[in-house]
Formats: sequence, structure tokens, C-alpha cells
Amino acid sequence: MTSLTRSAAWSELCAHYAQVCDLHMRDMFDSDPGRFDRFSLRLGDIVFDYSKNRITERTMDLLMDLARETDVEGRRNAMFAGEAINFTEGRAVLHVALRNRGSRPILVNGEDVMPHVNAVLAKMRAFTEAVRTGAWKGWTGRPIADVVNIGIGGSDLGPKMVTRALAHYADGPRAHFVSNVDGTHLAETLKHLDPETTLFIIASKTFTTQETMLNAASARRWLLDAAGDERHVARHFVALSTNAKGVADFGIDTANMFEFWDWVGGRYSLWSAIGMSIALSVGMTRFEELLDGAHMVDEHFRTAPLAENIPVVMAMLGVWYNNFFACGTHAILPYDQYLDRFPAYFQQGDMESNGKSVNRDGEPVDYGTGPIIWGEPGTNGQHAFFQLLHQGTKLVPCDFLAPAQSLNPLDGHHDVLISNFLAQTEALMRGRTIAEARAELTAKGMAPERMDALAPHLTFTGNRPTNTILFRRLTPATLGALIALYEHKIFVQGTVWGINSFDQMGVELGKKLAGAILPELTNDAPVTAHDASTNGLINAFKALRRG
Ligand SMILES: O=P(O)(O)OC[C@H]1O[C@H](O)[C@H](O)[C@@H](O)[C@@H]1O
Repeated sequence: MTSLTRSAAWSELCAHYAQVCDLHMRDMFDSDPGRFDRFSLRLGDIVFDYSKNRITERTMDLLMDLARETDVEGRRNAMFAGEAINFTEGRAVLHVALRNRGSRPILVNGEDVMPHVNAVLAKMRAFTEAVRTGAWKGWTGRPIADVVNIGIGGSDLGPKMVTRALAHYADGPRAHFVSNVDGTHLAETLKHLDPETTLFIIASKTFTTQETMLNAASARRWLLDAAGDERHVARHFVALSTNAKGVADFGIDTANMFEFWDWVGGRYSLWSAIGMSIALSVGMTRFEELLDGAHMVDEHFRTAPLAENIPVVMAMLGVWYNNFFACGTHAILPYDQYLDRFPAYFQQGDMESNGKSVNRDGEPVDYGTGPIIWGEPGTNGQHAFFQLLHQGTKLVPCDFLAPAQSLNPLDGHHDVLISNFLAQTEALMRGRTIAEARAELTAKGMAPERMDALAPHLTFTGNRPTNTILFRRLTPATLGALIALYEHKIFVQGTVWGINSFDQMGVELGKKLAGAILPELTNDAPVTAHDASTNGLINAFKALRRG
């Protein structure tokens, strides 16, 4: 057994689970009108309701005991103090420094990182203002109309998600995102753009990522085909990276490089220079408001007692379902079209962070770690996969997010959206008993024999857990806060599970094997070096390619 499953809090939770797992939320609500007040928290403009969960006060006490026993507070303090909590790579984890708006000193190896953070923010402000005002010009003297962020993973998903989420505030050049090494992505994007007025942002922490380097080289060729002269590259290419040498080797002037540091994880990097496309689109002031919102949550996470700490509560509820109810997945369901990429963003954020199976002591875990994260915006999801959420055999804990105010208040739309949002969590919680189903059918005048056949199909077990995150309106600050809540949730879960949430060794093997296969594709010779399936597929590919 690992230390987690040997811990006192874990054993107590196992025993407690057996006592409460059959309780129905419907009964708990019926017998306790104060349940919402007891199980909801507020932070600024955000209401976090977790009352529609399969919990009692004792459950929450035990979950907080588990958080304490696994030293969530100590690890959190170590993160904020710049300790090398990414222990496999020996690195600090300091995305919180990127939005440390009071500039409280944060030391890494004895050096305060805040002057560096603030210097890059100032450089970003100067650059984004030059581009947005038209002072920065392309090689023919025309201002920039389109920016193309070329990056992948953390160098794509965050800026893309935020740029879409803040589209209401966009008043700068149009932002495009190319990530896939499939040439279609770049080709389809460039089809509509004019090289004279296009700025490429090459976003890569390492500046070695194969997909990004290839897309960047093709973009450079596209520009040079039109501009002719290498000197024009400087007006049309900037780099966001930790690797100055890689940037220079690629041919981008390091004066046009915006730096970040190895203590910024790729999937936590949108707050750094990686957010350049966001700042170009909505302006640096709004980008800084995004940072302000995240900082507000950082302060809450750093100082609020565990039981009143929203990311801690989110995380421990996730542990409750993941490890005691054996739920394998978690859905994120934003009832806000602007947040349509929010679930996809946290697929990387959560699954790349907590998709691990070896603990800090190098032992294989004997408990589940990160869940599969998925989701789509409401109400679309209702007409697609909600059937399974309501009546399927799997228990899927869900987060519902919604704004009280719409940024596009078209006649009647927002109330319809919100009524659906509220009804879904109510239906998932209450369900419909067979007696209720029969009563409804009787009221419709259905014959008893037909009713007997139909009623079981109209029965919903209910008791399906949801969190609700309600916020006033989607502003840059609120978005920053929402993202930070999930980031810290991931941190807390990784801490409880005793894993390193900040490396991503699992993506390496595929990259290595692709490196071996690539030269095998350059000719038509039959390949025999792999297993029968891989050989067969490579040879079939070559045959299909020929004809
Ligand atoms: O920013 P880069 O160095 O180009 O890395 C881009 C992405 O690629 C890697 O494969 C990692 O899995 C991601 O965590 C990272 O965000």
C-alpha cells in the first residue's frame, strides 16, 4: 500500500463512503433547507455552489482531513515560495509569479523573479501598443491586420481559448492560431491573409517542438515568397520562448523575442509572454486585468482556510468521486458560448498535469489519479450527450459555469439559456421516480398497460453530482479568476495523489518513435523493423501513397 491509502483520513473516508454512498441528494435537500447556504462559497463576483454533491458535513470534514494529511497547505506554500516542487525536473512552479500584481518578492535560488516578470510585461505593452496603433509596420509600410500564433499544446491552447473567450473585447488585429503539423492548418489559415499585413508569433517554450518549427519555417517561406528579402523577416516575426539561442538560430532577431522562464510550465504559460496574441487582440490593459483576476484567486488560494477555499473544495470533491465512487471522467459544461474552448483547454491543463501513475516515492499508485476531462458548451451538449449524463450507467460529475449577464443580450436568449442551465443541475440532482413518471402518464390519460411498459424508461435515478460556478459577466478579470480556480484545483489533486503535476514525460515516447519512423517514410523500401501492425501500416501507407 502507498502512504495515501495507508493514511488515517483515507481509511476513514472508505468507511464513511460505505455509510453515505446510497444517500439521495433529493432527500438531503428535502430535509435541509439550509443546504445551499452551508455548501456554497463566494469570491468576488463568483458564486460556487457545491450543494448538489453526494456529501454531508462529515464528508467535507474528512476530505479536508485528507487535504491536511497530504500536506496541501505545506505544498501550496512551497509553490508560492518558489521551491522546486517539479521534483523530476528540479524546477520551481511559478505561474503565480506571472500575475503577482503586488510584486511581492518571489525568490528562485535566492533571486527575486518579479523585476524580470515586470520587465517583460513592460516590453509586451510597448510592442502591443506599437502594433495596435499601427506604429509597427510591415515591410511595405502598412500596419498589421492579422496575427498568426504558431505554437502547440500550452503554446496554443491557452492563448486560443482566452482570445475566443474575450472576443467581445477584441479591438486589435485579428488573431489566428496554427498548431497542427498537418499542412492543411497553415495553408487554410494563410489562404485568407496578406503577407504585407501579417505578423507571425512563434510561440514555443523550448523552441524545439517539431510541429511548431516546421510550421514556422513554412510561414517564413510564405512571407519571403512575397517579400523577397530576408531583412523583412524582422518586421513580421516575433518569438515567445525561454530559448534565446534557438530563436536566434531560427533567424528571428532576439530583440523581437519575449522571454519567459523554465519555472513557467507550458500548460500554465498563457499568463507569460505566451499571452502575446491575447494582448494584441484585446490590448495590454485588458491582458493585465486577466492577470488581476487570477491574482485575486491566488490570494484566496494562498490564504483562505481549506474548507472555505474554492479550489481546495473543487479538488477534494473531485477526489471523492474519482477515488471513492470510481468515476473515471469529469465534465466541464460552460453555458457561455465565449467559453467554448474552456473544456479543451483544461483537457491539457488537467490531463497532462495529473495523468500520472507513479508517486513521489517512485512507487506505482494503488488509487486512481487524474480523470478524463471533457465537455462542450451548453445548450449544445444537452442535445448531444446529456442523455448519458441523465440516464446512463456511468456517474459523471459535472461543473456547470454560467454568467448572470450576457454580453450579447438578444431578446429572450439569456433567460432561455439560464433556465436550461438551472434545470439541468436540478434534473441531475432530483431525477424522476417511477411514481412521478406514472403520475405524469396518468395525467396524460395513458392506458395502464401502456404506462407500465413506458414508465421505467421515463425514470431518472437522479443523485448525479454537479458543481455550479455562477459569475456576474465574462470580463477579463473574471476569466482570469476562473482559469486560476481550475489551475489550483489541479495542483491540490496532484498533491493529494502524491504525483508530480508539472512534468509530462508521457508525451515523450511517441515523439521518439516518430523520430525513428520519419526517415523510413522517405523511400518506398518495405519496412520490417517494427511489430507486424506498425510494419503493415507503414507499408500500406507507402503503397497507397504511390497510387
Ligand atoms: O512550447 P513548446 O516547447 O513548443 O511545447 C509545446 C507543448 O509540447 C509538449 O509536447 C508538451 O506536451 C506540452 O506541455 C507543451 O505545451
